[in-house]
Amino acid sequence: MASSSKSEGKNCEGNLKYEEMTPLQKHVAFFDRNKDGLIYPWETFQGMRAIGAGIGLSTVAAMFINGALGPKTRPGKFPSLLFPIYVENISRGKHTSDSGVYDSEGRFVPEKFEEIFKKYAKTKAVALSEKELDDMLLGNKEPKDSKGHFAGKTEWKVLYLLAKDKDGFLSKDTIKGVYDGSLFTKLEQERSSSQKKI
Ligand code: HEM
Ligand SMILES: [Ca+2]
Repeated sequence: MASSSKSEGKNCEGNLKYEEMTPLQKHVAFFDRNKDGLIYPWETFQGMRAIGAGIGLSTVAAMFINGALGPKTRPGKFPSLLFPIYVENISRGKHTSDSGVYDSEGRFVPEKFEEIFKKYAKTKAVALSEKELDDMLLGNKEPKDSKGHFAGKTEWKVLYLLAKDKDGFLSKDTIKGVYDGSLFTKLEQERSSSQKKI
């Protein structure tokens, strides 16, 4: 049935309902600390701190992520000096040389997710070593695309830093949690019980 109103799927404040978000919207919703549909740089910072990143990394991440994705996701013609990221439009923030696990609308593509492990998980079937991660990043690199490659590399390297296991592997479950958005909440809960910061 066709959607009857523009506000359908949104809560009373005009934001998306969590259950109706795409997986990519869920990936970023964690950083929308006050759940108003916008991620301001200080929320990116707070979200990064909450999952164990230090002050330096969290500051740089907030500057780069909001600097890049704020303007791309903002509706209308006028820029905002506060660089909010619009959760609703986050699929506009997709870059090149990615894994393709999120499609152009931010939906999860299971075949692409499985392909990562079929192609690159050589030591263990359900996890990636740092070397295997590097092989994947090179494999995803499109010709003459250092910008997209850099963006992808940063995402995966930060993920590795924050979420590798004690043997230096990124498990399939951890990576699944990146795509469905559950990993960040899990890391926050683990951190709040141990209070360890990198
Ligand atoms: C520690 C925090 C974060 C980590 C470790 C992380 C990691 C990742 C990873 C591994 C991917 C998958 C890339 C691929 O499929 O090749 C991804 C995708 C993405 N992330 Fe994050 N992310 C983080 C925070 C954020 C934040 C704060 C935003 C924006 C508010 C964001 C926006 C995106 C977008 C737009 C994509 C899709 C990229 C694409 O498929 O082209 N991420 N992220
Ligand atoms: Ca917010």
